[in-house]
Amino acid sequence: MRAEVSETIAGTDFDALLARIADDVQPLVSQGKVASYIPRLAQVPADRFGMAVATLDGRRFSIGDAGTAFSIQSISKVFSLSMALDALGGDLWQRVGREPSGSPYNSLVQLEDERGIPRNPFINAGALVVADVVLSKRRDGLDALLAFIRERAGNADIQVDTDVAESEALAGFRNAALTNFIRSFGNIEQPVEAVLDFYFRQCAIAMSCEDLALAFLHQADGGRCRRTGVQVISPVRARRINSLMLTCGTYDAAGDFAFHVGLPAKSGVGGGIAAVVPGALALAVWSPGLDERGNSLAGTAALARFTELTGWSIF
Ligand SMILES: NC(=O)CC[C@H](N)C(=O)O
Repeated sequence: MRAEVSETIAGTDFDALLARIADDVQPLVSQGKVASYIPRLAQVPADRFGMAVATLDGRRFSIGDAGTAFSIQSISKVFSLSMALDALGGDLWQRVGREPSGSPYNSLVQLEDERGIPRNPFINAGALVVADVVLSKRRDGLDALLAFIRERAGNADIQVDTDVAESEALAGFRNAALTNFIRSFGNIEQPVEAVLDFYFRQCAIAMSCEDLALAFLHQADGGRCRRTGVQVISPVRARRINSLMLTCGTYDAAGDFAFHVGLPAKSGVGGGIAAVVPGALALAVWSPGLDERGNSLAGTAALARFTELTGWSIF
């Protein structure tokens, strides 16, 4: 981060900034569509909005429903990717690509031509391969993932919402199809049921914006967690994960998101988005109403407003 930006961050009135953003996007809250293909998610009230910021110099700010836990869904794919890279290192890239797909997150079409190698780790197909890698390395994969997340967020109470996991399992025909299809190419090693169970549970982890901002803070600081003093992942790996978030983190809207927001970010169909201003801070926003590509409508607008008002996009 450039020196003048660090100075501006030190002098920013974040409470006023968040209040202004919340005010500006209020007309959009409730306008999106809450995800209903996972029936349990459809019960979440559409009128929620929360946003939280955690700065590298140890300050925290939040507004609205920032303390309410919600289903992180695809945001979990960043955490599982960190674990899979730990397990396999660069060999992971033999099994999953690094290109944006330009297709919806749950699409099957590219997999046939591309011989079961998903385009990137953040579409469902890629996250299912990542889940397989984690499970191949450790039987207690889900406990290890939860421990990783709890440690990063400094919150031992973070749990899987089992109602959401079961609801997705009952309706998870597409993910089951994806896993079977990839397995037919030999790119899934574990039993399909075990991979799906891991994947549905990781997506059903419940966290608040405040938890997520803290859990992403090492991504803003070259892989180092200032709160605990731990080097969570190497600086190179943190940079590469940020690059994947930028190019693939918001599904087939990643180009548009880079255009309007300009930050590495990962969204989920629970309506959350976690984002990183490298060298400065991490932030998270939640509003359950989604746009047609599955990103939070008010959440995306809030992040766009954030970079517009502060100038802290990476571009
Ligand atoms: N984009 C998402 O957040 C999708 C995650 C969801 N669990 C699914 O597999 O469909």
